[in-house]
Amino acid sequence: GLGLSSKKDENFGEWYSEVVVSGEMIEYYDISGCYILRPWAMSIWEILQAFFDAEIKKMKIKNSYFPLFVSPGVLQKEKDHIEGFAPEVAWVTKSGESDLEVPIAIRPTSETVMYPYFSKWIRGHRDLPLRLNQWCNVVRWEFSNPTPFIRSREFLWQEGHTAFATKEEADADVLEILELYRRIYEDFLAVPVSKGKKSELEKFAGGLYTTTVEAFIPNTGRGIQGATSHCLGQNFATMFEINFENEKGEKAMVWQNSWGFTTRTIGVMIMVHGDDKGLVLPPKVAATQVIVIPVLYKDANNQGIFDACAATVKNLNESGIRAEADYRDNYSPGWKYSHWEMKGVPLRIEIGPKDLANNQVRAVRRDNGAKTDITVANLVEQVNDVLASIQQNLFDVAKQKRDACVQVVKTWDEFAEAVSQKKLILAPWCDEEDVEKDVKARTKGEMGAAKTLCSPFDQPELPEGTLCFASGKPAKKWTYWGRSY
Ligand SMILES: O=C1CCCN[C@@H]1CCCn1cnc2cc(F)c(Cl)cc2c1=O
Ligand SMILES: [Mg+2]
Repeated sequence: GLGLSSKKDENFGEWYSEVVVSGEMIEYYDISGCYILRPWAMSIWEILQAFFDAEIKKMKIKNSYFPLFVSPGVLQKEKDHIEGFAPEVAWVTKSGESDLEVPIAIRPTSETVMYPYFSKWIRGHRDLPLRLNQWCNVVRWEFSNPTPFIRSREFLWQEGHTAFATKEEADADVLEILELYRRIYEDFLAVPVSKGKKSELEKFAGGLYTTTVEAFIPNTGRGIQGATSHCLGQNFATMFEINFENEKGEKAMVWQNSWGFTTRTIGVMIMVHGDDKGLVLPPKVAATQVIVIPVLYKDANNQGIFDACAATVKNLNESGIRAEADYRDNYSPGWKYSHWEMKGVPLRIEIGPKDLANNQVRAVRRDNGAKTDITVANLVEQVNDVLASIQQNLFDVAKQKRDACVQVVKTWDEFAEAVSQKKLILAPWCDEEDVEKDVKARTKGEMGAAKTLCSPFDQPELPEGTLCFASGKPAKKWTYWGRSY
């Protein structure tokens, strides 16, 4: 098909909506905020799922499946848990022609679904730790602008729910999972993220503290929450009476965590790496890492070229590289080049008469367009090297772009200037909630309210006497601020 009609740096929103469809990841659906995930997207989810599932199995976390439906009683168990969320709960009110006696909610998250049973299953300390995960969909009937992968009314995720005898175990579990989320973004999706803690205002209100991996979209100058790992403390244990008899025979409440990542990961990857020719997929998450294109000539040895293509695909697949050939005879090589560039396949291999004669193939990188001739004898080794180089290069370029957006500020004026320039702002803050609310209020306006994104675990040095950029009070920590999704 034809190329994209919008340019990423000129009209990002249009570019994104177009590239997810032209790259055959998304099909728009007739219900607003809902999208069809086509195989080209689903294959990425499956790769991330396989990695994460294997890792949590190493941690002895077990998969389970809880019902989609939530009875109103448990969902509304505790007001401040669902405070503010109520408008986005979807309800089933009918079956067939008849109204349900009592409307049933569709899970927006499963704490209230699971925890009555945690209470039933956890009796003594030998029942701990209890660590369950589920891979499922959730529904949140949000009204802010729906965006494929980034904000949809239904999305796929995993949600982990763990219970421990001590806070120390819960604290460790929170960070162990957060590290897996960092690996998903940095090692698989080649997207740099900042690990940190959410502020009291931005955290999950039902929990004790929230840790997060924060990404940043340079084109829009907006931060985005990549995944979250919450320590729930004993809040839900209190609500749902989840207690156990400890080793001293005393009744004690469990310490809990809940953590999740979603199909939003795919949207972040697209936004960070995509370009005006289409998607750019990091090899680690590409269902097809190498596409082999036969370049035929009217009077050439075309059978020889087809055989070379087949041998190349076979050779690569046998060494664990995901390779396909595009033999369609109703499309020209040029059309195929554009098509597979649009789909973001990391490496293209062209085989024409000259390549055949020289017993080599022509490799073309999707990330930087570099072309290299590879001798057939070194094919597997060199393709592996190029794929690794593409993976690393995508991360390095994304990190350099993200770091270029970071602006360290010390005063309100510097902060306001940085917000208007859509920067990722690192500022010393007194960590007071009223000040955070005040900053949000003062920055409301055409440039979009700035909020805290996270306080990075990796804190720069905070010299004695440094003052908060907003309140002038003694600063307690460096915090990332910015506009966000
Ligand atoms: O973020 C995660 C990771 C995976 C498990 N859950 C937690 C907390 C989810 C917060 N949250 C987020 N959104 C919600 C929307 C709702 F409609 C209701 Cl009723 C509740 C919530 C809500 O509790
Ligand atoms: Mg929400």
